[in-house]
Amino acid sequence: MLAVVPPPVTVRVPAKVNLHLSVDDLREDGYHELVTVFQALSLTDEVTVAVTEEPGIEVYGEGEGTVPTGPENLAWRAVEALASHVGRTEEPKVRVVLRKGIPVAGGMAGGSADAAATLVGLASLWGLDVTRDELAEIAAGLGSDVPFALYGGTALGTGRGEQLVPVLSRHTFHWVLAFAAEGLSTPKVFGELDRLRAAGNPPRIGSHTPVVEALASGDPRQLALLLGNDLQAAAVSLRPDLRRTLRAGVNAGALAGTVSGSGPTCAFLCEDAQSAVEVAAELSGAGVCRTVRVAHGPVPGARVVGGDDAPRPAPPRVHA
Ligand SMILES: C[C@@](CO)(OP(=O)(O)O)[C@H](O)COP(=O)(O)OP(=O)(O)OC[C@H]1O[C@@H](n2ccc(N)nc2=O)[C@H](O)[C@@H]1O
Ligand SMILES: Nc1ncnc2c1ncn2[C@@H]1O[C@H](COP(=O)(O)OP(=O)(O)O)[C@@H](O)[C@H]1O
Repeated sequence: MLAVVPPPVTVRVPAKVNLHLSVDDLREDGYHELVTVFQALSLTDEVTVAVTEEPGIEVYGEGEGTVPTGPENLAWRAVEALASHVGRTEEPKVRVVLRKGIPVAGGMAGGSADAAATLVGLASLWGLDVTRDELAEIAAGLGSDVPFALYGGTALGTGRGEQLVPVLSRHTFHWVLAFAAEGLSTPKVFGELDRLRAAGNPPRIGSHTPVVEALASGDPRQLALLLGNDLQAAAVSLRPDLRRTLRAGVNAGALAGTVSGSGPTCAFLCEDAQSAVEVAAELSGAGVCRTVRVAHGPVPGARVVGGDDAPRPAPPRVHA
C-alpha cells in the first residue's frame, strides 16, 4: 500500500517589540526575573515544514549564510522537542525552510519566532491533537520569548518572560524599525547590565501599569511617553552608535524611540501609518542603520497560511 505524504505546511510568525522591559537582579539559574509588555509586529518570518528523505534546515533572507542550519538552529530544536513530546523516537524526517524577514540577533526574537512557527507547522503536518497551551509549555523549554511568538497580540510577560497574560490594546500602532549592521548577543547584553549595576546604580524604569493603561486608551502619544527598557543602557554601552540612531528617528518625526529587547534594532513609535512612511524615508537617508522597515502591531501569533502556493504579501520595505 502507498503511504500518503501530507503536503507541506507554511506558518507566518511575527517579530516582537518590548514596549516595557524591566529587569530585576540575576537569579540563581542564570536568568533575570523580568516584567515585559510584548507587542507582535507585522514584520514576519515564514516557516515551511515538509516530510522528506533529506532532513535539515534551509535559511533564506535575513541571516542567510550566517544562521546555523544544523541541530543548534532553534527551529530544529523545536522539531526535536515536539517529536520527543509525542514519543517519536526515530530521527524526524522533516525539512524546515526559513524565509526570514526578522533581523538575526536583533532583539526582535526571530529565532524564537522560528521555533514557535515550527511547533505550529509540525503539529499540523503530523496531524497532532495538541492545544496551543500544550505547545506553549514545550515553547518555554526552548527559550523565554518562544511562548509569546505562539500567541502574538500584546501581552504581559513575567518570570523570565515566558509567563504570559494578554493585554487589551485598542489601537493599531505604527512603527519604524532600524536594523543594525551587526547583531548583539542577548546573554552579553544581560551581562553588561549586571556589570553596569555592579559599578554604579543606573536608573531603573518604573511599573508597567501606565503602559497597560496607555494601550487600553489607544493613544500613541500617551504610549510614546512611557516606552522603557532597562536593557537599553547596556545595549548602548556595548554599541554607543545606537544613541545616534535613536536621536535620528525622533528628529525624523517619530513620537519616541526605544531599543527593542537586547537590541540592537531600534523601534520608533509613530503617530499614524502616513507618519511612519515619512519617518522611514527620512531615517533611511540618515546613514544611521543598515535597513529601515515599517510595521504595525499588534498582529496574531504563529498561524498556518493557505496552501503552499498561496501568494505572500511582501513586507513594506525601505532600504537605507
Ligand atoms: C531580552 C529579551 C526580551 O524579550 O529578548 P531578545 O532581545 O533576546 O529578543 C528576552 O528576555 C530574551 O529571551 P530569549 O532570547 O528567548 O532568551 P533565552 O534563550 O531564554 O536566554 C538566553 C540568555 O539570555 C539571558 N537571559 C534571558 C532571559 C532572561 N529573563 N534573563 C536572562 O538573563 C541568559 O543569559 C540566557 O542564557
Ligand atoms: N532560526 C534562527 N533564526 C535566527 N537565529 C537563530 C536561529 N536559530 C539559532 N539562532 C541563533 O540565535 C541567535 C539569536 O538570534 P535571534 O533570535 O534572531 O535574536 P534575539 O535573541 O536578539 O531576538 C543568533 O545569533 C543565531 O546564531
